[in-house]
Amino acid sequence: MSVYTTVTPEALEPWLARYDIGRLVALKGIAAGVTNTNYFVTTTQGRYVLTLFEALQLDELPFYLNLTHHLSRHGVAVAGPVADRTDQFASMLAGKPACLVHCLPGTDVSAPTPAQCAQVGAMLASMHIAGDTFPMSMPNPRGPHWWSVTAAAVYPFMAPADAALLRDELHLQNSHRYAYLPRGIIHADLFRDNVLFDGEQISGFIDFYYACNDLLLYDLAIAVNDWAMLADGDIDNERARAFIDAYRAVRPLQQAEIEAWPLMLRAAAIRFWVSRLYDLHLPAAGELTYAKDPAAFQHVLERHRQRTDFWL
Ligand SMILES: Nc1ncnc2c1ncn2[C@@H]1O[C@H](COP(=O)(O)OP(=O)(O)OP(=O)(O)O)[C@@H](O)[C@H]1O
Ligand SMILES: N[C@@H](CCO)C(=O)O
Repeated sequence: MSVYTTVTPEALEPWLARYDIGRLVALKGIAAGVTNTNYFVTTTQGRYVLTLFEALQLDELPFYLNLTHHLSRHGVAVAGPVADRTDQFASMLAGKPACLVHCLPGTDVSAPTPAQCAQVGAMLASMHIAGDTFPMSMPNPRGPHWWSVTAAAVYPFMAPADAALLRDELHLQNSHRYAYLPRGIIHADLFRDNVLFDGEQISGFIDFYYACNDLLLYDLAIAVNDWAMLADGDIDNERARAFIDAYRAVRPLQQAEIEAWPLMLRAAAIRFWVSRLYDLHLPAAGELTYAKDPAAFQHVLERHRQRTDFWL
């Protein structure tokens, strides 16, 4: 369920009058999504997605909305925001910060082909390059410090062997900081449910609300861990290779990145193992999220620890 805040056509029409996008024709709640309320909005001029932010505040939105605007201006396939007559991308609606973005065609894919992985890899590299000229910045709210603090909160809920594995891995990761690797704007959550495909053609990246400044290689590792993950948590070599090769064809990796890659894949697995453990064991009262399976990323981590072939 993802319509937490109800918007009626009567409430939307005066708000839509802020924009030059025609009159309201249809309004339909979107079932998918977890964090925010989303509606499809059809006007006499086009189709849009209305998002009402359930957690972010109005003054936190410019980074994310200016970023998607910037990326779309640079030819990256993203859902760009629509500006109102006062040149704002967001304003209050039904008591929540709200924005309109262009509606992308297509749907997300649950079992991507190597060809689809390659398209996402190439687009991610283009996004990293385009991010170079984006003037705003955002620290990563879910970086290594967050992993350690959050892990400490979930150890009591874990089987001793699993907690020992997490401690051991965090200890190793904390002794590597990679300050010398290329940094920039990263999506930080480019899972398959955050990319839409129109048939075989990539339509765009969505959901930039974890985007921040961090290591570009870390973003690649986050995406590869999900796009190449099989149902049993193992990694499909063909998909991983297709993703990485297409990425490198657009943004070649530096030698230092190639050397850091095995540990970066493990860092990316840690990030989502820990967040899923936290959501499972310590859901905040009233938090609008449901827990995904943490074991999938524990399994990914275990496989990376044993792996000798990293597709580079
Ligand atoms: N620009 C867009 N064009 C077409 N469909 C979109 C667009 N943005 C979102 N959607 C649809 O809305 C659904 C929910 O969006 P999204 O995943 O961003 O939800 P959320 O609740 O904001 O984020 P999350 O699921 O990460 O918590 C998507 O799965 C997709 O079907
Ligand atoms: N993509 C995340 C959820 C949103 O951050 C996960 O699968 O755990």
